[in-house]
Amino acid sequence: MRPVGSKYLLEEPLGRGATGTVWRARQRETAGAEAAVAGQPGETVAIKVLKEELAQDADIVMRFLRERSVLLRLTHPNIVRTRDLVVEGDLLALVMDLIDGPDLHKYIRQNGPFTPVAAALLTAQIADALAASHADGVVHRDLKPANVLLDERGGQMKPMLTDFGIARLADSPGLTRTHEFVGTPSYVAPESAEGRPQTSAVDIYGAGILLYELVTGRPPFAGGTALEVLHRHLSEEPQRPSTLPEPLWTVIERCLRKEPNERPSAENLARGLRVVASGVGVHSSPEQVEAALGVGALLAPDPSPAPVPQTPGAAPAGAAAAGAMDAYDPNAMTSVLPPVGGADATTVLPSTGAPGPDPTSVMPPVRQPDAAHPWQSQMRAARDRNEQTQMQYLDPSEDPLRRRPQRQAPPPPQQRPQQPQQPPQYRQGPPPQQYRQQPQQPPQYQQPPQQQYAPPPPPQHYQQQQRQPQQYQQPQQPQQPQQPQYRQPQQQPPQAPPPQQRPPREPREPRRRSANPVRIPGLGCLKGCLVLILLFFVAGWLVWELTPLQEWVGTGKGWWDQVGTWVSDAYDWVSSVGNSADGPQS
Ligand SMILES: Nc1ncnc2c1ncn2[C@@H]1O[C@H](COP(=O)(O)OP(=O)(O)OP(=O)(O)O)[C@@H](O)[C@H]1O
Repeated sequence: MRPVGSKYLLEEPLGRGATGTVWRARQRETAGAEAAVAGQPGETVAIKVLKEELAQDADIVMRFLRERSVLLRLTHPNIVRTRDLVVEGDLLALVMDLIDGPDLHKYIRQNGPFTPVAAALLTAQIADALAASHADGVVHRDLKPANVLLDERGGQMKPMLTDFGIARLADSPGLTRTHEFVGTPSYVAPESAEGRPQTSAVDIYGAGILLYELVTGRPPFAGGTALEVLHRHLSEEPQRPSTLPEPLWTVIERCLRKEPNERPSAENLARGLRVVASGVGVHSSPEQVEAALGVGALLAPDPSPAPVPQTPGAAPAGAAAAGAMDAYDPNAMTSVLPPVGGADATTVLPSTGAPGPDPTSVMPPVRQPDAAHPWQSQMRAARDRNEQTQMQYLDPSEDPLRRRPQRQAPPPPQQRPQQPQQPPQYRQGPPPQQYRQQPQQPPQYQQPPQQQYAPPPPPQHYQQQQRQPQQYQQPQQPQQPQQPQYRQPQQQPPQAPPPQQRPPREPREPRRRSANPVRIPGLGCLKGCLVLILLFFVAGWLVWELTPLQEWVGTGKGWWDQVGTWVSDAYDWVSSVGNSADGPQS
């Protein structure tokens, strides 16, 4: 068991993502005042240890510290709470509440798609979480099933949104240093794919993709390559699956609008989804059915969507540090926990009111320009575990850092991936098994929600935050559906046969280095010469045996005899030349 700081002990890995490994861990002692949740000795927590390469990137470390206050104050019943941030030498770690349950990606793969009612209620809670974070000015930007954990306590499933802040770390200028496009193509909003300014509407687009995947088992835009998928996000309209109730499709279609301003706010999305869930169940009343059919009127766009801060201009490490200190919030101070075996905690940032230490003293070594970029190894790891994260080659001619080698240059306004290096690894939907809390029934969306999905108690009021550009209101819970009346056919056609599953890719063998790393100059040339001589020899033999050359030369000898004769003639000639050269001297 490995200690993390003085307060936590890693016990076993829970999973590995592109940015790090999540561990089940135990609290050794109560965390200090710098943690949002002090915790108790013996309590279990989840700790995401960011990859070492990330921890060695000065930009990312500073961003991590700056995001601290945002992450720690983000609390909502459907958001995995960040309890503490640990910065210790080359280690960056997020301490979170431990969620007992799988993530949605795994869940869909193992259990098949959800019924429309269950999917709507589940996504409504995710929309609640988004509404709360958007009201606080925080955009998730990486919404996908793998980032939704299912808390299965008490026989209910509560979706918990996680990985807030990780996408924000990815804004680091350090990540624009290589010619790579990094992202998850299946869930990326058109404006993100194009490099246009992003707002909280990107999360609504992600919620639309997620909802589509929940009910069909696969995202709406797939393709052979990441580039194809991105292109589809930009140019193709999603197609309504025949089994999808019309009101649910209305919601999905509005979320997937190419124009961000036409997508509903998270709050309206949550409300609309609850109305839909009430109106498409087998017990829905005529009024509920009517309300569900009119859901479009509820999906008003967000008049003031939360903007995603533009990626800061790539700046020298020193300038980045200075910038970080400019933005430093003394109340959001992070302490460096003592190194393993060390005695005293060292403060990274200045304590409130005290003069700050030189920021460069806390900077980890800046990555050498020719060293492997952190994302290269992360993307390799993601590919090895057959994840959806993609790496895309970016044409050097489109790399703004090449055109503007100064790191003060702003980030590229458009980073279009040019040449796909490998096909994306999309998980095809599994065979449409029934949602596991359901009895064996045909896959009809009219199942009463209480049989398929146990909605959690109404979410508590979102905690008042320090800055609240928007007011987030408590979502209304829908009335229980009572009567099955819905325009969709009662007997639905059987679901389309599941698309062929790709065989899981075997992890690649690590590249082996040559057993003899010593390079011999000229060895390649020598080999070439020997091969050439061999070729001449074989060609000569063929000509000698297969053509009348043997008779023309008149010897009648075989090839080997003739070669022996030529060699001895040559030897005699060389000897005679040598003797005549030696003669005058002797
Ligand atoms: N708070 C938590 N409690 C319990 N398990 C968790 C928690 N956070 C993550 N996990 C588990 O750890 C695994 C890895 O999580 P991680 O966030 O690194 O994966 P990911 O979302 O696939 O990666 P990434 O977003 O970096 O591409 C997940 O599959 C999830 O099941």
